[in-house]
Amino acid sequence: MGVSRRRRRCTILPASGKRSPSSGGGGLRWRIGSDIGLRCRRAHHPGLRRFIESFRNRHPMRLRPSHAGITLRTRLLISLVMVCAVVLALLGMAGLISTQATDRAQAVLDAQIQPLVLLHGLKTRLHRIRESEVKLALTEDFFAAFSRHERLVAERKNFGEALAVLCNAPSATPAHVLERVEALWTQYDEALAALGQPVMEMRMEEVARIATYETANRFAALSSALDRVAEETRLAAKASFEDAALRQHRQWRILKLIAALGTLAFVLWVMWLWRALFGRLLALNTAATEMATEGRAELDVTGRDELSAVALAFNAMQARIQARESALRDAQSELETRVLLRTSELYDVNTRLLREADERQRAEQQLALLSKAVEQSPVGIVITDTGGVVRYVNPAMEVVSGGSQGVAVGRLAGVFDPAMNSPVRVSEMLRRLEAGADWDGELEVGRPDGSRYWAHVSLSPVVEHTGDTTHYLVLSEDISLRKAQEAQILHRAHHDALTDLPNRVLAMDRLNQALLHAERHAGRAALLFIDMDNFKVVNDRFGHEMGDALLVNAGQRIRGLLRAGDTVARHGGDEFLIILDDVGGADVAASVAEGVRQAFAAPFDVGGNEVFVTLSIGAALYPDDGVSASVLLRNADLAMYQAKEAGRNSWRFFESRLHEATQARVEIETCLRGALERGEFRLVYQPVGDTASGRIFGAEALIRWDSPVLGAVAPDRFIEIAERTGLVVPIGDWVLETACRQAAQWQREFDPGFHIAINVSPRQFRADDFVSRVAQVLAQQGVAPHTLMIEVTEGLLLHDHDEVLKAFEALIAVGARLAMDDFGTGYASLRYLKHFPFHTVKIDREFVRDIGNDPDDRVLVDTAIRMGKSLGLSVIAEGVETADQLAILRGFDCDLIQGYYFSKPLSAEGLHAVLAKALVAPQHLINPA
Ligand SMILES: Nc1nc2c(ncn2[C@@H]2O[C@H](COP(=O)(O)OP(=O)(O)OP(=O)(O)O)[C@@H](O)[C@H]2O)c(=O)[nH]1
Repeated sequence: MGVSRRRRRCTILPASGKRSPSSGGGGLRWRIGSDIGLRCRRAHHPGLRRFIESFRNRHPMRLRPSHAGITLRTRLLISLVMVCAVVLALLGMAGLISTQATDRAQAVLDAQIQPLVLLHGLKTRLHRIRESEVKLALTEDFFAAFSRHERLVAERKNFGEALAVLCNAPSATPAHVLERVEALWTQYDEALAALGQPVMEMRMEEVARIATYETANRFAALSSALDRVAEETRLAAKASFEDAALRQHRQWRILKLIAALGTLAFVLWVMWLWRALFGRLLALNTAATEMATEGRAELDVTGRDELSAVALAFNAMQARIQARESALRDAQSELETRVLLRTSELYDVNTRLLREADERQRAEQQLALLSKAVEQSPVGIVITDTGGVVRYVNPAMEVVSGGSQGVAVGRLAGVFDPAMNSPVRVSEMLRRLEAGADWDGELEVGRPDGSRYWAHVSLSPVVEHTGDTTHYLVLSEDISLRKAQEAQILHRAHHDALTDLPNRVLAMDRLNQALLHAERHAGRAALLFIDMDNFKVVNDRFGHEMGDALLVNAGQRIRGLLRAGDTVARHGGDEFLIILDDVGGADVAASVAEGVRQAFAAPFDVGGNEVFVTLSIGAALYPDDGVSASVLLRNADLAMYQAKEAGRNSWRFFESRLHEATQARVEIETCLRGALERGEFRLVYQPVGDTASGRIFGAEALIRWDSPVLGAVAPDRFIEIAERTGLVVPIGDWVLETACRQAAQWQREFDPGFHIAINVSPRQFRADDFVSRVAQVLAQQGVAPHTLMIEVTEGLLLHDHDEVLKAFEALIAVGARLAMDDFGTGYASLRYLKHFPFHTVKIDREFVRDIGNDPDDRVLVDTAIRMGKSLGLSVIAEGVETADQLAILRGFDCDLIQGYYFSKPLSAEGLHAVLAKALVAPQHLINPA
């Protein structure tokens, strides 16, 4: 039911929603279906219906007493008569005003214009009299004079009559003015009358005299008076006319006002007519239309005329219709209520049905989804009966279990098959499931073809609402890959990537197990620490890859020598460990060590090269040499050092008496690591002097180590360790740079030819970038290359002649000089001097020391100096401590000397001071020869 229908059931409301003040005594006017007033929303609504009834009771429809009994026709006639009367009254007033205006104009004409006309006539006559008088005076003929005189008399008479008319006529001219005109005329007329006698007597001279002296003045005065009268009359006429015009204007305004009032009255009448007739007709029409279309309840009834009768008829009709409508509405309302009730019931039923259908559909979808998920699940799913016979198997499970030959409907599931799985486990699983519990675990399950795979299996009983177990659900995930990866990761964590041997971690674990076993059985275990001798040489000569291959081969060779229960591990670098479990005594360990050593007598084939490698082996026994894995390892390591010390290619048992010495070496090695970074090294400079002049030629840079732990450590204690560990390379680099920087300063300040000598170890020399590093430092520090002397020992020259020669030549190309240090201590020194391009040779202090006492040494030094000189080398004698030694060396023509007699090694500041002093006051450290 729409809004419009509801609106149709409207009530009757006051036009403004309340009683109009103007209608207090004249009755009430009602509007029906007003937009402003109260509206009916639901006429069948009981509350609203009650309101309408009470409203009707309070405001009953009634007739307006003001127009009671007067018909519409009568009212029209009365109003028409009234309008006509008003129009006629207006026309009468206009006519009256017009007549008054005409009369006033006539009066003005009479009072003003007529005297002016008369005056004009008088003036004309006066002039004719004067003209006649003058002509008369000029006439000489009697008859003519007589005639003219007669005419003059007649004109005087006419003038007098005209003047009388003027004076008697109503005029605005003041009376005293007219009297004066009459007096002047009388005087002029008397003078003219005096002409009669002389004319009769024809005394024309008299006539001329009178006309000239008596009448002329009187004529002029009269004429002037007439002009004044005319002027005043004209002014008075003008004033009267203006007054009349003003009055007429006022009357016209009044007329216009009356006309406007008349028009207004007409308009009001028309409005009244519109309202009383057409307005009501229209309202009646609108109300009737609303009644027909929108269900308006009643029409507005005003007055008691024909229209009111029509409205009342409509209202009666509407009342009947409304009564019927109301009955219909009640019936409809009841019907609607019943329909609503029924609809609501149907809706509830429908909703329930829909919900059920929805739930069913969702359940079906879920079932389909579940079934699809189970079908497509990467996890193997099997449903068995309680006997373990497969009732459902998903594709993933089929694949994992070995296709149709594996898990198949009707067969016993693999997990429950004691033939494919451990019988103990199968019974344990079944026991748990029967007890209604889940089972979860990792199984290595067999396939029909005999292969096995790892699976993570979850077993759950499928329990009915009755509590009975009907099936078992088996979820099986193939974790073979993960297992394999885990095993791989575990293997990597415990094995050396290169050799695939157990690494240090696993080795320590195995050693601990061996120790435990030995402890439990009161037995012995042995640990062998193996280090390959000079392995670096292999790397340097054949390359790192070949070194790797050799390590792998060496590992395999050692592994091949041992029992399966023994462990061979790579400890790191070129070091291997052998763990011998349950050895009877030291002899077993010794025979294994010897066996391994001998096994390495055979060469290795590395990339087609035959490589011989020897081993240094240290052995430690449990419990004799230590009861913990770490102590055994340390002691086996120390024993290995002993084997190295003993010349390599050998094995040693740990001996506690050797422990301390080795311990000291280990301590030095430990402290040496990082000493450079901690700034524990310094350089001292031992001057080299010119033998002949005693002047400073240069200095040798010597390294000193002040360890905060060990105190001052002599170079011969740590250089060898630094050489072995490779630490000598960065330390030597630091020496090179520091010495060159210092030399550059002294060359700048004191002597451009100042020489600086540094010692280079074989390992340092063999570094690939050594020569380029020397060139770089020289350039960086600004040191003239020929002032740098690089001292090497014979040890460098023992191996790799060609390589060393190449490096020497490269250094010479850079401009550096080369010195052979400790000349005479080796056996092949002389050959080396010939073979390598040295610039200088340094005779070892061992020969110089006894030069004064031992004739052999004297001969040896003399020969060495001669030989050096014959090869074009300069010669430096080291360790010169006495004047005798100096004298002898001078005698041998030795070029340069170095030793305490000349100067002890000095700090940089010390030598700086000496050099500064020598610059200011040249002096020599020793007396020149
Ligand atoms: N190719 C190769 N070389 C390695 C590996 N690990 C360490 N090395 C090298 O093995 C050498 C071990 O040197 P050391 O044992 O200190 O010295 P050495 O040359 O064997 O001399 P000694 O032990 O004193 O006889 C070093 O040069 C390392 O660079 C590796 O995995 N592969």
